[in-house]
Amino acid sequence: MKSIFQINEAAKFVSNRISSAPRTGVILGSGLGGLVSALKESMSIRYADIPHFPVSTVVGHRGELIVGELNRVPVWVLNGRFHYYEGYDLDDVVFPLRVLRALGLERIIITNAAGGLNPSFEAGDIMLIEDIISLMPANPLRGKNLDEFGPRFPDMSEPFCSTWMKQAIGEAENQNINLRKGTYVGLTGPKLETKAEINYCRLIGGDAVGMSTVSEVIAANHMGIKVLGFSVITNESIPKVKKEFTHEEVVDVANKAGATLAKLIKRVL
Ligand SMILES: O=P(O)(O)O[C@@H]1C[C@H](O)[C@@H](CO)O1
Ligand SMILES: Nc1nc2[nH]cnc2c(=O)[nH]1
Repeated sequence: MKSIFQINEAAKFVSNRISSAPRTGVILGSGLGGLVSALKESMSIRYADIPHFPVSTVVGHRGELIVGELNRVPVWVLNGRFHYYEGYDLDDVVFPLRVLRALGLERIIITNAAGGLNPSFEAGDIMLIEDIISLMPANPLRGKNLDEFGPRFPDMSEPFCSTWMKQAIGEAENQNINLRKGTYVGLTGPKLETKAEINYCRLIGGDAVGMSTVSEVIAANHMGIKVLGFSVITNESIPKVKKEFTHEEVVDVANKAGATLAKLIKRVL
């Protein structure tokens, strides 16, 4: 379990290298690193150099913290995230977010690549995440509560900021983006879902399914950080034409759709 001491040590290392303290953050999902090219005046620190930071092991996750400006708004970008299936504990998964909070983070945009459960979704669609269902075996708040960050029993009745969501919907309309909306189901991975599991996820109210995000949303809510979330639908969970899932395709589709998502993110900032 990561301690408050380790969080503060990592935060101190970062603040010694980066003078500004942006209020806004973005977590980039698989293949969504394209947003980085839109950043101005950026500087980066490799995760591997930050004390106690985990290391990204997944293709499409670079493993660097970038500070720059998007649309003249200073932002922290976590270019690469950690997943439970990589072998990390859930408090490792949310460690970067806690470090950013210790540095003053107030709001976060969380993105991911996900499979579409909703039959009306197509590969390349972008979904505004309205709610989550965590099917992870635990959650990042398990263990001694970090009282410095938030309460023992955080409210999760509105995990995403309704004002920010309305703004995203309006911006998508202005940009003629067919923004889908729905619930993201988070599973451990790394295996993909069986047909029965897909039917189950749909039955319990899921529109998209993936292997990340839910623990970050929980930790952000615990810390009182405002959250906005987007999934890039990289594949249909039950493809209309039979084909095998590949992570390369996920990264490829996310890269392409990521350009549209980057435009939307720039506007909602
Ligand atoms: O980090 P995200 O949720 O975008 O990554 C998704 C889920 C798996 O890590 C991977 C499967 O291709 O992409
Ligand atoms: N669990 C899961 N994760 C994904 N990430 C991208 N596509 C998928 C999917 O179909 N299922």
